[in-house]
Amino acid sequence: MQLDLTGKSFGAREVLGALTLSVTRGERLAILGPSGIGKSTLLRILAGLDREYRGRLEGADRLAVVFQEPVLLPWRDAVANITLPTGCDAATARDWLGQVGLAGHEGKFPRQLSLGQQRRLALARAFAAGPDILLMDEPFASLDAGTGARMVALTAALLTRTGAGLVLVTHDPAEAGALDARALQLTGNPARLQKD
Ligand SMILES: Nc1ncnc2c1ncn2[C@@H]1O[C@H](COP(=O)(O)OP(=O)(O)OP(=O)(O)O)[C@@H](O)[C@H]1O
Repeated sequence: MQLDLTGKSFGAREVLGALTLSVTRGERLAILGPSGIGKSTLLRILAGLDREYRGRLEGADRLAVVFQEPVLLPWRDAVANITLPTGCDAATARDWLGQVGLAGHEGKFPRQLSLGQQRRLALARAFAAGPDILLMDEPFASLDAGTGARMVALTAALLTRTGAGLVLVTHDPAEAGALDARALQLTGNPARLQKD
C-alpha cells in the first residue's frame, strides 16, 4: 500500500504535513514519535478509518488492525471473538489461539482473561483475518516488561511465519528494533516523516 499525504487537519489545526509512506508484504515499518504528534491519526488514515485527509491512499492489500485496547466482544468466548469478525471456522480459530499461547482458554470470555491474554486474543484475531499488512497502534503499551517483550517476540514470529507486512505505531524505539522494523520518526508541527 502507498499513502501520498498532502495534509491532515482537525478544524484549523494542521496535524500532519506532506508525507509519503509505502509498505508491502514482508516489509516492517515502525512509526515513532512523542504523544500527540499524530501517530494514531496516520494509522487511522492507513487503515481506511479516516477518509478526511488531503492526498491519495492506494493498494488492494488486505489489512488487519490491532489497537492498544483489544476491543473484544464481551459476551462471546475466545473462539467466537475470532470466528465472528473474521469469518474463519472454529478449528482455524482454535489453531490461532494455540499459536498465541491461549490453548485451554478457548471457551473463556474476555473478562476472564488478563490484559496480556486479551491482547494475544486480539493478535490471533488479526492474523486469522489473513492480512497482507498488519497495522498496530501501541499494541504493547501498559504491559509489564516481561509480558510486553514476549508479545513483541510472538508478533515477530507470526509475521515471519505468515509473511505479512507491518506498520507499527509506537513511542518506544526498542519495539522497532525487536521487530526488525525500519524506523521512521514523526516530527514537527505539522508532523512529517523522517528517517530515524
Ligand atoms: N478527532 C479529533 N478531533 C480533533 N483533534 C484530534 C482528533 N484526533 C486527534 N486529534 C489531535 O491530533 C493530534 C494527534 O493525535 P494522535 O492521537 O494522532 O497522536 P498520537 O501521536 O497517536 O498520540 P498518543 O501517542 O498519545 O496516542 C493531537 O493533538 C490530538 O489532540
